[in-house]
Parts: sequence; structure tokens; C-alpha cells
Amino acid sequence: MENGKMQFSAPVSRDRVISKFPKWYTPQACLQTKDHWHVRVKTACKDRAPWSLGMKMSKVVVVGDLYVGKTCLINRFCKDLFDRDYKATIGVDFEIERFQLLGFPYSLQIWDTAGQEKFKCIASTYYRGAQIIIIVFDLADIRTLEHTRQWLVEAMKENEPRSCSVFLIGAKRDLLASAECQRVERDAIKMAADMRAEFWSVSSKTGENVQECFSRVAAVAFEDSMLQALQGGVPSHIGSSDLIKIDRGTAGDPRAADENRLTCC
Ligand SMILES: Nc1nc2c(ncn2[C@@H]2O[C@H](COP(=O)(O)OP(=O)(O)OP(=O)(O)O)[C@@H](O)[C@H]2O)c(=O)[nH]1
Repeated sequence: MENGKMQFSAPVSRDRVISKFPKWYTPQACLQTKDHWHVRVKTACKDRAPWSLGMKMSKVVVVGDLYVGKTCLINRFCKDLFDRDYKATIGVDFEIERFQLLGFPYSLQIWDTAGQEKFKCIASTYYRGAQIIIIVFDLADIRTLEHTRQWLVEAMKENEPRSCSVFLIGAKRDLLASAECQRVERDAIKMAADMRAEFWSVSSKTGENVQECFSRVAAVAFEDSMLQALQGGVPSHIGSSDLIKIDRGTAGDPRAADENRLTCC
């Protein structure tokens, strides 16, 4: 309900309807081990509070070294596609993915950023206002795991630690034999625990764990936004409608992104 009017949205696909709190990948590195929604969130949803709190959307920023598989991960989740050919991301790009959580429409605005050093200064201007930071590394290239700590530092320069949740995602799981995968995952779990991040191991090629991981991202973002809003904080939605507010010169300006695509550091 908004301004006394009930809002209706187009239905979302069945795999975007989340009623049960999605499960973690491993309890050794997860943001929360509970398997149910926070009681305040459940009660508020029964009272239809998301409408009055203006809950709409969360910003998700995906960072990590070049070639680790950020774009493929987003494309697998949003379009169910996988492209074997590498096309470097230039600056940033974004997708909006709609969900239905506990009966309410909620969207993730997912920002894909360039891993190449020369585009970092453009990409970093889009980190601000992230509610979820996803740091991707390549399970088949251990150096990219070592660099994740620096990616977290960069992303947190633009964000308040209290207002962000961090996911560490190992991509290209299909490239590793099971024993090797387990060994790398052990290192990654340690890294994730140090960062207070939630760890996932996925393959965009086969689709393994991709849907599960993003369902968890959506649920964590929704629950955090709701709890923040119920405590009187600013809800972590973007804009007051389903459209992204265009505000030239700010970090969330997609047109500025187009302009910036023409230049680099
Ligand atoms: N086998 C396999 N290859 C993958 C997977 N994910 C990505 N790749 C390949 O890895 C290469 C890089 O993937 P991208 O998604 O473009 O990498 P990126 O991190 O977005 O790279 P930048 O845009 O430069 O930052 C591409 O050739 C992909 O096909 C995966 O899950 N399995």
C-alpha cells in the first residue's frame, strides 16, 4: 500500500518467489545460520509493512579481479546464459532482477564492475550505497583469492561497514577436480570468515549453486532492509518507485556510466 493505493506488479518467475529463508552454502562461513526469517520481519510482512516502509530495492555491487567470471555469474543468474568468449567489462553495467519475498515485490539492482586496473577509477564511483558487496574470485587461480581482501578494502571506502553484507564467491567450480576444489574452498572459507563474509562456490558454466546463492543474497538484503527500516533507519531502497532515480553527477547515474565508458584512468 502506498499513498492509500495498493500497488500491483507483474508476476515474477517461480524461482524468484522466496517464502522460506534460503540456506547457506557452508555454516563455517555464513552471515547467519538460522533457517527462518527474523520474527520482526515475518510479523511486519503479515501487517503489510513493506508497503508503508517503502521497501523496493537493494543495490548489489560485484567486484573482483579481471577474468574471474563476474559478468558470467550475473548473466547466468539474470539471463540463464553462459558465454565462453571473454569480453572485458568496460567501466560498469547493471541488471535489475525482480523477486517476491514473503509475498512482497523486491528487486536487486546488480552492478557488474570492471576488474581491469585501468577501469577501476570509473567502477569505484559506483560502489557507494551498496547493501550487498559480492567479491568474486576464480577457484582455479589462487592469486585471485589473495586479492579479495584488497577488493573489500576498496569497496568499503565508499560504504559504511554496518550497512553492508559481504559475499565471497568462488567461480568456475567446474574447472576443478573434487579434491582440488575442496582444498581451495578450505582456504576461501578461512578468508571469508576473516572478512565476516558468506562463502559460496559456484559455476556459471553449469549453473551449479548460482540460483541458490542469489536467493540468499536477495533474502539477506530484504531482511536487513526491513530490520533497518523498522528500527527507524533509512530503508535501503533506491528511489521511491520501481524506476531508478536519475540524478546526474551522483554515483547511481547510469547515463554518467555511458559517458564514463568513453574515458578511463
Ligand atoms: N569454465 C568456466 N569458465 C568461466 C566461468 N565463468 C566465467 N568463465 C570464463 O571466464 C572468462 C572471464 O569471464 P567474465 O565473466 O567475462 O569475467 P569478468 O570477471 O567479468 O572480467 P572483467 O569484465 O574483465 O572484470 C570468460 O571466458 C568466461 O567464459 C565458469 O563458471 N566456468
